Amino acid sequence: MGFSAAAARALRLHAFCPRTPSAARPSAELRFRGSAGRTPQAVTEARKSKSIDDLPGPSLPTTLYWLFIKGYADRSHLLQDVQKSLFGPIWRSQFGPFDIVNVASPELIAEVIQQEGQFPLRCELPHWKEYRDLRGQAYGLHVETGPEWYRIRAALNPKLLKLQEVSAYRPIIHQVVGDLLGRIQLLRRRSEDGNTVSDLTNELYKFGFEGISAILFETRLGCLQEDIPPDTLRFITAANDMLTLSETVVLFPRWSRGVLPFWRRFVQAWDDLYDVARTLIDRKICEMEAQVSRGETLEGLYLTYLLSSDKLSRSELYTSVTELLLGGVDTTSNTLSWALYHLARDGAAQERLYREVISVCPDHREPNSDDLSRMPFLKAVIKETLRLYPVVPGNGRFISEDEVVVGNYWFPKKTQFHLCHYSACHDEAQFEEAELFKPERWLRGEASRGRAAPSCYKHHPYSFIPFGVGVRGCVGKRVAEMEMFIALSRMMQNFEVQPQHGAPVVEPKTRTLLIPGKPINLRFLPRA
Ligand code: HEM
Repeated sequence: MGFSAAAARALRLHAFCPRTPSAARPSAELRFRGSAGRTPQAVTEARKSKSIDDLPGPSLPTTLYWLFIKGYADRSHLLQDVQKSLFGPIWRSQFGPFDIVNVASPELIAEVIQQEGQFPLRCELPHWKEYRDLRGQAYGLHVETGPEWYRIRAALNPKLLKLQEVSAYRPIIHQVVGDLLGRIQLLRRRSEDGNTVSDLTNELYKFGFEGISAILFETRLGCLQEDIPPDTLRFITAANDMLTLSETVVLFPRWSRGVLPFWRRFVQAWDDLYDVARTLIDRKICEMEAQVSRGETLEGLYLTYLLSSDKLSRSELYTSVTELLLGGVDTTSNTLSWALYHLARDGAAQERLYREVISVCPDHREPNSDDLSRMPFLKAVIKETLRLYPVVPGNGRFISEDEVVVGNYWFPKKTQFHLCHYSACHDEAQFEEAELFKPERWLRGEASRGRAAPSCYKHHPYSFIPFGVGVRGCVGKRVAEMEMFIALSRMMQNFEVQPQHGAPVVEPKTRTLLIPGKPINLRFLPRA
């Protein structure tokens, strides 16, 4: 089901900011007061309206039939549309331990978000909490709730959410992108036809890991090297195992821990992750102490800032930096994979992007922040990619602080909502020719250069919120955008991408995140 996936991994992402990032923030007139803002009389009135039990929705056998007979288990993003067409934009689904209210129109998504409360929660993560308790670790961003969660977010937010602050990471990202380009050169030369990079997403995953670690730990891990160092390999494997096992472990009751292998492997993966992160952080602390003892000024990037701001305990730091890392790897790498996949199939869009990049940055000059701000088509390509493939296809809100009214239904405290992002941004009523890759739809007031004129910006703001919204919105949005803009623009400077001869169409599948259902193999032809 859409949500079980989102619930299991919603865990892995999700950040926030002191207030909603302005780009993602819906306009004021769309905001309305939640039940917290209602008079007692209004709440009583609301209670007279329909309740959760009046909601339509599939029976358990129907859900099982869809998931396992009709094959939606790994295409749950499509199930959002199927169920919306059967039940309307709000419906209930029950499955194992999950009892979920799904909302699939931008208006209803807005209603949920407006009532999310002061300390929004995506969903509860009992298995992560259980692990932290087992090891006596601090809860961190994903497990902590209420004001304690806010305290941690507030410590992590600075240096991640402002464009100016994030531009400090540009040089290191350029360095990592340089390594990615070198790796692409190597792989294409080695390929049978001298041009193809097979399973591009896998290479971009290593890029994502290297990029975010370079910022967070201020250390190069060597993910893009030919021989990946053993500790780095252990780190990558542990991150992948933990996230994959997280989706399984949450489905099984606690008594099964000693019987089935999943819990033991989940604990091992977390232990490895935590251990490598702690080693990297401790190493940085030693370096900083040595610098201070030599009377030198402390200079560094994110970790230096966190350590010197002293707002988190050591244990909170280990947990929170690891959780930031988990949010920042396959989100950017999958988005970049889809962007390149489409550019390879759309010669006109690729040519337009190439022309834009070289007109702003000729002769392979590395783009700076000002250059990037003069590349609207580059941004449009990333937006359109995130619209077609919202890497988090379904998000969650567990509204525990208040009773809420959504779509004229009254819901008690502790209702779990599933926000159907995928369905909202594939809605024809919001985006004309919604299934087509049309980056130009995002170019406000620009001529569409012979392609169908887009009806840009006519959509409801909540029909496109790929980074979430509100105080719990993605903390890594700015970093992710910078990584993707730099990587894509420099790839365009250096290569023309083409599909491999006879390559099949690649459809997405849901593994909590929306990922390519088959390997993406592309030809990289060097630009003159
Ligand atoms: C294409 C790239 C990315 C996309 C589409 C994305 C999307 C999201 C979404 C939808 C959420 C949930 C927001 C909400 O509940 O309202 C989220 C949260 C989060 N993201 Fe991202 N993300 C991306 C990149 C990153 C990066 C690079 C980082 C690391 C710096 C990161 C770290 C996080 C964290 C830690 C959270 C949880 C925040 C919290 O719960 O307070 N993300 N992201």
